Amino acid sequence: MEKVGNKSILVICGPGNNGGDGLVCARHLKVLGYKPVIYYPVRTEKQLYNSLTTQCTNMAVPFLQMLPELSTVECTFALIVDAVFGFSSFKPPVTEAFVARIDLMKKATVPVVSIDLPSGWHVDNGEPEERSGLLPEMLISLMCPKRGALDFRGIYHYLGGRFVPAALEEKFEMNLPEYPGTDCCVLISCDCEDEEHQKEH
Ligand SMILES: NC(=O)C1=CN([C@@H]2O[C@H](COP(=O)(O)OP(=O)(O)OC[C@H]3O[C@@H](n4cnc5c(N)ncnc54)[C@H](O)[C@@H]3O)[C@@H](O)[C@H]2O)[C@@H](O)CC1
Repeated sequence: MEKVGNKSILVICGPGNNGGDGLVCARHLKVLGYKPVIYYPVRTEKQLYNSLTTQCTNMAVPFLQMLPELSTVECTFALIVDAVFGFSSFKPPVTEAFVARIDLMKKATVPVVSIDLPSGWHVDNGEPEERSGLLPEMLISLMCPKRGALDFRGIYHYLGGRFVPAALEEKFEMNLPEYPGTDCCVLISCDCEDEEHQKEH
């Protein structure tokens, strides 16, 4: 995150719960002193999402009306948060209306952080068969890594969600890693030569 500097962070939100995670992520980024900017064109009328949107608006997090051009993304943003689709209600392939968002993230040289699963991937089968899927630099799995995340070829894979009851973990043989200290996330793989970063986690 130290590489973000003074640049903004583009948070691209989808229509379901993964998009809701994106709104929460934007709010936290703002609280932590970063400059998130949200693109959230397809909204639901559910109260939860209205509230999350209101919280971001009240915290002066800007909402974009249009998906920015690739050239704008390259010069304005230091990071893209992919909160378009996760798993569960999402069933690949991505429909036409969402292709531009996924393509933008695929083409951008700006690093992408995907929430729970890279958008467009299948929860069990992972990256689309033709291996033309989104390849984020970082993946933050929630609760437990999904089987499809085995296809992840980025650098950092974190697990977030120190909330799984022990009985549930045992019942489903999740074998979750230990969370260090009081941290709510844990680095579960790091394909990097940054020894300091690895030692820290
Ligand atoms: N299920 C849970 O217990 C939790 C889920 N969470 C988040 O919720 C995500 C799952 O949320 P959802 O089940 O709402 O699923 P998603 O948010 O992945 O997607 C659902 C939306 O995508 C649309 N959709 C489905 N298939 C599509 C396609 N092929 N092309 C275009 N649109 C399509 C659906 O109509 C729906 O609007 C997780 O990945 C995670 O990020 C977390 O907030 C933690 C708890």
